[in-house]
Amino acid sequence: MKHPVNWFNSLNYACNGLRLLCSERNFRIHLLAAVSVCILSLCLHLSTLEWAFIASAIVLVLVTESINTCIEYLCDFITADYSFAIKKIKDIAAAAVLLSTVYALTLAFIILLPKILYLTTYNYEF
Ligand SMILES: Nc1ncnc2c1ncn2[C@@H]1O[C@H](COP(=O)(O)OP(=O)(O)OP(=O)(O)O)[C@@H](O)[C@H]1O
Repeated sequence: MKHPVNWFNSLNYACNGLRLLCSERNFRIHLLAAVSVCILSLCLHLSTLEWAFIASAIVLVLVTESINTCIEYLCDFITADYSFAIKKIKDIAAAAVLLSTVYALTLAFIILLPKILYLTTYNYEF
């Protein structure tokens, strides 16, 4: 069994990782978008299932952005010189962020947009 002190150390390292991520511009942009979507979703009174989809999309984007940042750091640690292998690795990591962002935008169009259109068309209050 793992010693509780080790568990607290691991948690502390993970929290430090979160602090490092929050100092990254791209991560902060994704975080701001996530908070905005959560506020909008609260206003739109989503169902439990709709919340589950929106929350999973938000987490997916933040996790892929975290892994992308980690890969960028690793690549920059390996070499500062131009390398075709590094270009491939970084571009593929960036593609993972793009894919998760497209998934999140698709869900936003399917779940949030119809509710916004309904409310604006019928002039209902939030
Ligand atoms: N050492 C390298 N060798 C070859 N291509 C590189 C190298 N470093 C970066 N690139 C290219 O430049 C692109 C941008 O890399 P960079 O590390 O600046 O990430 P970024 O997407 O701008 O992220 P951030 O804004 O967080 O810095 C990469 O996707 C890759 O195509």
